[in-house]
Amino acid sequence: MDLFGGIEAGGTKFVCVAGSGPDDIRMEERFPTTSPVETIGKMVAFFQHAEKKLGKKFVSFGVASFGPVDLDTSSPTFGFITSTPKPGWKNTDLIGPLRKTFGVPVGFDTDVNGAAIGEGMWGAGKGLKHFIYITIGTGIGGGAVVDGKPLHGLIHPEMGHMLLPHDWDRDPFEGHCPYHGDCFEGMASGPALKARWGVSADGLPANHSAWDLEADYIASALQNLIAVLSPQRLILGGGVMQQEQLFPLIRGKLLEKMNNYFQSPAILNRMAEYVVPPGLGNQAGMLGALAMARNEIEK
Ligand SMILES: Nc1ncnc2c1ncn2[C@@H]1O[C@H](COP(=O)(O)OP(=O)(O)OP(=O)(O)O)[C@@H](O)[C@H]1O
Ligand SMILES: [Zn+2]
Repeated sequence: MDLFGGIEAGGTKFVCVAGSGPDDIRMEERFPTTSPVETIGKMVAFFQHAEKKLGKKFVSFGVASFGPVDLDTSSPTFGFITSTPKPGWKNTDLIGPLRKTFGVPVGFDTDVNGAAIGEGMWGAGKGLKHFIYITIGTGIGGGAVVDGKPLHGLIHPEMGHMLLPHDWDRDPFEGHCPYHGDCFEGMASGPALKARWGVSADGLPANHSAWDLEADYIASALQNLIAVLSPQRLILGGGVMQQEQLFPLIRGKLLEKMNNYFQSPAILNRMAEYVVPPGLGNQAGMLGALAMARNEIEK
């Protein structure tokens, strides 16, 4: 089997993996995201070491990155992280060093599009042409696969920044997004939960009223996504979604909000298969990068 390289480039950590799929991970390394020079240096060094150790050349790479990123293949800054507030990372070329060192194709996309591509190849999106992957963690992001391809649009979707109804009587929290206050991410990300309740999201008990409110915001966001993109499935991952009690709460609220408007058996009769956790669990990100690498040579 050919050797592929995948990079899940996160704002907190980078995960580098060499292999060809979920059943063939030959080497893996993770390190914290520090300065671009140090972090990209470690990434390149890992893959050089992997080629020596495995005695094989990489045929392609896939980079699934935190953003905002430039996905326009005709742009001189394709493959760059662009306007991030993360210190030192503005206008950073992530794919140039891999191209120069290894001389093979390098696929590039957002972290969430990457995870969606991986879920489509091996996980909960397998066999579907239209689906959405959403991560609810430190931030909230979503990747949409439409007609079998990740949706890019003008820049790329930023589903975490959609605006949702805010019942101020029930929830006086003003929101945590520095740009919009009470957008989806501002209300429902891990840091938003911590700011609202004064307790880290992973420390909130399963029966806390926080989760009912959380499910309400997520269900509103999902109804919006269904109304706009008509996905065949919604896959919800990320740290906050480790709270498994959220799934039935979200499904119930979503049905209530939709009020029988969207007439499909997939929604009306099979909700448990419509809103689901990732099939690849917490490996969706790194396997997604590997799936992107495979797509590069299968194009
Ligand atoms: N079991 C849990 N229950 C609830 N919240 C959790 C749980 N585990 C992690 N979190 C919350 O999820 C957030 C971290 O998200 P995640 O684990 O997806 O990492 P991340 O990669 O930093 O996030 P992002 O996907 O935004 O880059 C933190 O705010 C944390 O409090
Ligand atoms: Zn926002």
